[in-house]
Amino acid sequence: MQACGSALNSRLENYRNLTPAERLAELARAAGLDAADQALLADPAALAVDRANGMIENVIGTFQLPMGVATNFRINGRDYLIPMVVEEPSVVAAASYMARIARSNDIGFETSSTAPIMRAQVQVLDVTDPWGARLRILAAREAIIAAANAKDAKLVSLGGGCRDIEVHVFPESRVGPMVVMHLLVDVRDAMGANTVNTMAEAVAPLVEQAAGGRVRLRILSNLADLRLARASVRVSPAALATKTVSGEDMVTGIVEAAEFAAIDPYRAATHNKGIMNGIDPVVVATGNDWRAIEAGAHAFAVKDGRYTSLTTWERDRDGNLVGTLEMPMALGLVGGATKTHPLAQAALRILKVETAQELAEVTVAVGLAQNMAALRALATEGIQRGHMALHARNIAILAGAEGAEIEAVAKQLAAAHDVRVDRARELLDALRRG
Ligand SMILES: CC(C)(COP(=O)([O-])OP(=O)([O-])OC[C@H]1O[C@@H](n2cnc3c(N)ncnc32)[C@H](O)[C@@H]1OP(=O)([O-])[O-])[C@@H](O)C(=O)NCCC(=O)NCCSC(=O)C[C@@](C)(O)CC(=O)[O-]
Ligand SMILES: NC(=O)C1=CN([C@@H]2O[C@H](COP(=O)(O)OP(=O)(O)OC[C@H]3O[C@@H](n4cnc5c(N)ncnc54)[C@H](OP(=O)(O)O)[C@@H]3O)[C@@H](O)[C@H]2O)C=CC1
Repeated sequence: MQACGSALNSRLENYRNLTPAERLAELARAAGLDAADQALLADPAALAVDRANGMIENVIGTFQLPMGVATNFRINGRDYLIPMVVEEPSVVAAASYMARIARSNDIGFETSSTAPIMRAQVQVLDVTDPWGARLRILAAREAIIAAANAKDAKLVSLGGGCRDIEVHVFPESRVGPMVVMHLLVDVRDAMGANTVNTMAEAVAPLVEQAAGGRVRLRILSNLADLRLARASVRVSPAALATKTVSGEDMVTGIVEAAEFAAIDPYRAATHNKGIMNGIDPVVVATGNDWRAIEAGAHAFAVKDGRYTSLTTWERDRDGNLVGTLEMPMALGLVGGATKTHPLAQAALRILKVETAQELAEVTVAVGLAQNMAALRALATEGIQRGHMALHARNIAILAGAEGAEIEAVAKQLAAAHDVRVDRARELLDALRRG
């Protein structure tokens, strides 16, 4: 991804202390949003029931989630403001904090990606000579590619389309030998599921004929291992130091914490959940399919048959902390709900990404930032101080606090490191008694 000389400055100081309306005005100023977008983002019924009724089945209404903006992000030298839709406290704060640290190296996060190649699978059964079938399917490669591309002239005109095929052989299974043909399709700016499913269904008769078998399934694979996005970050110990922990100790702590996830699947699951804390909110905000992203991420996290960490954290020769994340990222700018949900469109206007690949790269950078935040906290003071201080507002709401009471009760809960509903009730009673 090329850095471009955008004037946007994502370092919005004091942003957290504003009201939601003030934050929206500041966002609009920083991102150059027009009045219509501001009105849309402020509208509690931005997704009208009529529109929702066209999106899924048996609609009875809409369900809202908080939308926040992560500040401070600099990726490949360009600033981004990141819309995040998530129910969990401390996620947006943590991403913003690590982005603040990462930008200290001027370039921020560095990203790259492969072409947006999706796989679709065609399952062939009743094949007596699976290895022979493989070669017969490969011999029909050109005809299969042409038949796939005939299904999406628009995609081909945009520079995408079916590029190649692969044939995987399973000589034994409980239903006999199985041959699976993969279509490898460049889906450009689409997530691509519908696109490649249409192609897979169209080429099935050709595959059946070539293989001399019977086709059963024709569906994409969510293990999008040819559609990878990558992010890395390099930060100095000085940028990581706090009042109580030296930068060197912080680097050691993060590297040791990461190694735990690299070798132990029980830890890797939680570690990767922390990465998805950053990724899913961007996927949801842009109207993309978060189940597809989750499925791809966790399948890709299995290496040599063992579930492991998606990130690496190391110390370079100069003592800097170096983090990397590489994972499938099948995101679209067209298709699915990205075009039908008005807030997904507004989110894309905030992000100012021009291609699905750019969106994928930004999203993995947020995942890497989120993982860094969790490891930084876990390796030092523990997760509870920062997380529970922000969760305290939820607890105050559960205890019945309203309006300004929420912040007042939450502050007292966090200051006492005692974030419980019964304590919140006591504090609320005391507050109301004056
Ligand atoms: C929560 C913090 C950031 C506090 O950290 P802190 O040291 O109290 O923060 P601070 O007050 O010094 O502020 C530093 C920066 O953080 C941001 N920030 C700070 N507070 C806010 C706020 N209220 N609203 C918005 N932004 C906030 C903000 O960018 C601010 O800089 P500024 O821009 O203001 O100059 C830190 O403790 C942290 O990063 N903790 C990790 C939190 C986390 O990972 N949460 C995810 C949920 S836990 C989980 O589900 C995953 C896990 C942990 O299990 C994964 C795993 O095990 O690997
Ligand atoms: N396992 C899974 O993950 C599955 C997911 N899904 C769902 O599929 C949806 C995503 O499918 P997707 O194929 O992206 O959606 P769409 O079919 O809605 O959009 C893709 C189509 O958009 C058109 N298009 C216009 N501009 C572009 C461009 N710049 N780049 C690429 N295509 C362009 C193309 O052709 P044209 O204009 O000719 O249509 C293309 O075929 C999501 O809702 C997902 O939830 C569905 C099944 C399974």
